[in-house]
Order: sequence, then structure tokens, then C-alpha cells
Amino acid sequence: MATRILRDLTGADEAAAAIRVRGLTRVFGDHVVLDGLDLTVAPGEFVALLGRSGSGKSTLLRILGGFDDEVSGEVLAARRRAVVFQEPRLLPWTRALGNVVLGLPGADVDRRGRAALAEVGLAGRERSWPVTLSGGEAQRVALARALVREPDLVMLDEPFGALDALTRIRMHALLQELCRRHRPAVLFVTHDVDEAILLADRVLVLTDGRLSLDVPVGLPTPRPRAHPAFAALRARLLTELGVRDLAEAAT
Ligand SMILES: Nc1ncnc2c1ncn2[C@@H]1O[C@H](COP(=O)(O)OP(=O)(O)OP(=O)(O)O)[C@@H](O)[C@H]1O
Repeated sequence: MATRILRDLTGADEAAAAIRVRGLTRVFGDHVVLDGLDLTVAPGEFVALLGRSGSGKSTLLRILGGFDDEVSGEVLAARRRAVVFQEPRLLPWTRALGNVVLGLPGADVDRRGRAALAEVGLAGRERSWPVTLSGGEAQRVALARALVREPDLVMLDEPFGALDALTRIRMHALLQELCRRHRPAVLFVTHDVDEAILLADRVLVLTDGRLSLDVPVGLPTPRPRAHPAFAALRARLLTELGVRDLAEAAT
């Protein structure tokens, strides 16, 4: 039987970290996408992961989600974990509540599912079919589906990338509120440097299969974009991503 690469953190290790990755390597043919990557995320910490297109962000998340085992290295994650993707990935033949509680054991799953939907602002929409939900509402259901599992670790792969700018602002506020209330560790993959600085305690940049930058945000919340420290960190991240000149020429 194949050994699963992703293992649960247990005991004292789980109290010390939500993710612990050591020497993670993933190769597709002769393309080395992850090259001995090390990553630790502490319990309750919000970490944003940036990287150029094709740098391996989704590959890393797939491995941490348990969807890819063809790797070498050590990959440990909190036992209770959930993944949210860019598309909500709702099953069309079951209603909002059914999607939230799908596969959950226990007698009171409906009550928990309703509570999770209420937390994401969808009280009263339990019986809505996925096709009747807006993009933002569908992503709220996806957040509720993660939340109802009471995760210690939530991993999100560009969760708001497909939403319009106004909806994205609302979703940022919702995610911040949920994190404040439940304190999971978060690994948040995004293309958007400002989104990373707005939300995260720490920002990572993935380059050539490793973390080329690992920087604490160190700004008070809320984080005004006009703050000089915000602008300085943005410039540093854009430089690391190799697009600072292009970004400045465009503004
Ligand atoms: N199943 C696969 N077979 C072959 N190559 C793959 C496979 N999955 C990913 N890759 C390659 O691995 C690299 C990293 O892909 P990945 O999707 O992880 O990048 P990403 O940083 O998430 O990109 P984006 O920001 O554009 O979503 C890319 O070059 C991609 O073509």
C-alpha cells in the first residue's frame, strides 16, 4: 500500500504548529516545481502565499490538502483542516445546507450547518439551490462548509479571485471576522499583493520551488493602504515578484 505523504500533527507537535513541511520536493517530468521547500505555520497564524503564475502555489496547496502524494519530504498538518478553492465547488443537486454538511457525521449536523450559514451571512438561504446563488454567496457557502468542520487550519487557494472588487471587500471583512472569532491557522494563496498585506500576519513568496521571502506584516489593523509601511512592503513584494517597475508604470 502507498504511504500517504500528508500526516496529521499530533500531541505537542499540534500545539506548536498547524503546518510543518520539510524538504518538500515535487517534480513533473523534468520540471522541479517544489525544490526542498520548508514551511512552518503556527496555530492561529494567518499566512499569505504569493508567487508568480506557475511557481507552484496550487501544487503546494494540493499536497497540503492531501490530493497529491507523488512527492518527497515531510508534510504534517493540523488534523482538523479544510480547503477552499477559487471556485466554490458546490454540488448542484443538493441545497446550500446539504452542501455545507455533506459527509459530516453526527446527529446535530443540520443545526451546525445552519449556524455556519448564519455566520457567513446566509441565514434563510439553507434551502437555496447552488444555481440560484451569486458568486459571492456561493463562496460564502464554501466558507461555511469549511467552518462547520471547526478547522484548526484553513487553506484557501485564491478564494476571492473570481469575485468583483466590491464583493471581494465584503469577503475580506467576513474572513477577518471569522478568523477573529475562531482563530484557525490560515494559509491563503493569492496573486494580489495588497490582499496579502491587508489580511496576513506574514507574507511568503514562492520562487524557484522555495520560499524566497518570508516577511512579517507588522502593521496595525485595519491597514490603510496609504500607510507608508504598507507602501514599503508592497514595493518589496513587487520587487521580489519581479514586477515592481511594471506595477509602478501602470499607476
Ligand atoms: N499535473 C501536472 N502535470 C504536469 N505539470 C503540472 C501539473 N500540475 C502542475 N504542473 C506544473 O507545475 C507548475 C506549477 O503549477 P501551479 O498550478 O502549482 O502554479 P501556481 O503558482 O498555482 O500558478 P497560478 O498562480 O497560475 O495558479 C506549472 O508549471 C504547471 O504547469
